Amino acid sequence: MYLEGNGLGYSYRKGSWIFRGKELVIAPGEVVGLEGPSGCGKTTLARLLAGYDKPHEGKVALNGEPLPEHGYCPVQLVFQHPEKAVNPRWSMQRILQEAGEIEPGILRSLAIEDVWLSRWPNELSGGELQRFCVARALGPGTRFLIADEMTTMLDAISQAQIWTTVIEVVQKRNLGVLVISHERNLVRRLCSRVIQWNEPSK
Ligand SMILES: Nc1ncnc2c1ncn2[C@@H]1O[C@H](COP(=O)(O)OP(=O)(O)OP(=O)(O)O)[C@@H](O)[C@H]1O
Repeated sequence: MYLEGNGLGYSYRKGSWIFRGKELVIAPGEVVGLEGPSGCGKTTLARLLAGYDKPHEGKVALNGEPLPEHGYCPVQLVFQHPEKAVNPRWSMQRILQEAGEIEPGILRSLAIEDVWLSRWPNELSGGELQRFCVARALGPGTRFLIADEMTTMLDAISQAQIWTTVIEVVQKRNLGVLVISHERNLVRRLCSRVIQWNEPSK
């Protein structure tokens, strides 16, 4: 099952493309980096690949088919700000359940404490909340993970703990990953291949 972007183009304003003609293929089990200057459209691409938005040109395909319109998306996106990714009126338990049954080993490996499950999002630190977002993105139906500055706001220990967990799951379940980050060392360490978006292709 491959994740592909073919001829992708997106514009927020008519007549002004953020990018056009972008091609990308991620294979199962592949960890690919994406680097580029601020504003070149990395987050926009992440949103297209995970089905949050539709491209204005080209298409996103999973195994040659469009992403499912309803239900759990096999392409999961985790971005930098976990507080924007959760329903503030849901308990953490309910937020996790959105992804189905998360393997208990994943919760343990992410050091998610049982007592946190009954809390509300505003009763957790940003780092604690991000661990839940990562766990939720690793639900049983996930085939690809798009990590958009996923650990940028975290301390080095949390960052290492999260990536160790993610890479273990990725290897065990043969998931594909796109790592979007300005942290060059992190990208070099994790990824077998790095895509450079040096110039916005407008
Ligand atoms: N909702 C929006 N409405 C209008 N313009 C937007 C919107 N979101 C992003 N943009 C613009 O689109 C361009 C690409 O933004 P995007 O967030 O995809 O870039 P990025 O490469 O991820 O940047 P960074 O590395 O700073 O996170 C930027 O010029 C940004 O100002």
